[in-house]
Amino acid sequence: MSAVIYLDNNATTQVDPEVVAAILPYLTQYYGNPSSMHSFGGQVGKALKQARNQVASLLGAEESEIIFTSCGTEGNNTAIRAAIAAQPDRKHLITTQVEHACVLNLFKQLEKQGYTVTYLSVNRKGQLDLMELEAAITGSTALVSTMYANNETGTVFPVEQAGAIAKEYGATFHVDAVQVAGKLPLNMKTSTIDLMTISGHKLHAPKGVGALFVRRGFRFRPLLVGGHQERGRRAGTENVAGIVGLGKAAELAQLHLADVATEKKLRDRLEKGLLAISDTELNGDRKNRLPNTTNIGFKYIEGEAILLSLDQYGICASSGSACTSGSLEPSHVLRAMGLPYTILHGSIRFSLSRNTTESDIDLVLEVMPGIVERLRALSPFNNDQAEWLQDREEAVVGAR
Ligand SMILES: Cc1ncc(COP(=O)(O)O)c(C=O)c1O
Ligand code: FES
Repeated sequence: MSAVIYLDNNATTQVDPEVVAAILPYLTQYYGNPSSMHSFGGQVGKALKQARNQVASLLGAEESEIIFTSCGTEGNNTAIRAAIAAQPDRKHLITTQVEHACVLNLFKQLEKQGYTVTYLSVNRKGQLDLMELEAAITGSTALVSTMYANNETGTVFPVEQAGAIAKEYGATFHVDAVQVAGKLPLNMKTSTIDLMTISGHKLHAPKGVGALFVRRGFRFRPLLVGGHQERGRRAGTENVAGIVGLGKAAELAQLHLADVATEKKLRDRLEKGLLAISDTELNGDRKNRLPNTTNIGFKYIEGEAILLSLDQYGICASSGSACTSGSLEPSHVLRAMGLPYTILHGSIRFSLSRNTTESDIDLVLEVMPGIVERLRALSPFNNDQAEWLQDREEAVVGAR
């Protein structure tokens, strides 16, 4: 396949060549089991220890507070279930409407099992209202679980303030930081977070490995029971190569945190150029946002059509809407933000990484105006209908 312009890094990232180099020996010569008594396995155990140290350092945590998992989904499932088990008498849980499916679907399941769940809303910019959290939380709340930053819009939530509120009521505070690790500095030493999830493939490590931060002293109950791996907190022979890769990726991410500003400059240039196209809008909170993400609504076109056109130039982006997920519903995140129909269906996320170059951005800016013009000319929402839709939206908003 010819070279791609990869602007879908919130979906997954390219494994860093240094990470690949670190992994390889653990797929070839060092194949021992880290739990074995012999020194052949023991040297593999040392590699796990080093990786734990590297991850702990990225999170500003202690080595003993890191549990390796198989992915972000496992980390979130483990954390939420552990929080419930820690306070079995409390039957109320709080999360937000814009979480990843692996959190939302678990909460839906828990509702069926008798828990009451509050799903906090977001405003038009995708921001949380902490007053809503204050109003919902009670002495029966076992857990407040929120993402650190949204995968679709990049909007960053005020997690430390949310954590302080959770603490006041004795609730556990879990944070899904899958989109944040490697993009913003983290320091668990001074944080209100009890449990925090990260996933390797979002920070240039392979897919299928992640980590869960568990604050020291937290009464943790494992999700996977079996052997004594991860000090009894996550049974199953470790994905040694993946874990070594995550460790190396964490070390590199820490080094690269210093040049996130360069990535942000590229993102801002892309965003400014795209917003210069008529009838476009930024989705999300311009100020409190990940440095690598921009989500733009192109009114009156289907996101799916934009993605297919971009694909012809080898440009990878994504739409949080029906087109990519295979369902017929538009993005639950953009819907929760109350975006109008005309934007909901034509929104595209571009997510950059440290590998993104000026010429990647140049190409997108070169081809996008033509794509939009062509699709708008073909659009079922021709101009009359566009005006009609606009009027209808204004009437609906006015009626709210
Ligand atoms: C915010 C968020 N949470 C959780 C996940 C799930 O992570 P994984 O793919 O490692 O299971 C993702 C990945 O798409 C994500 O963006
Ligand atoms: S953008 Fe494809 S269905 Fe709405």
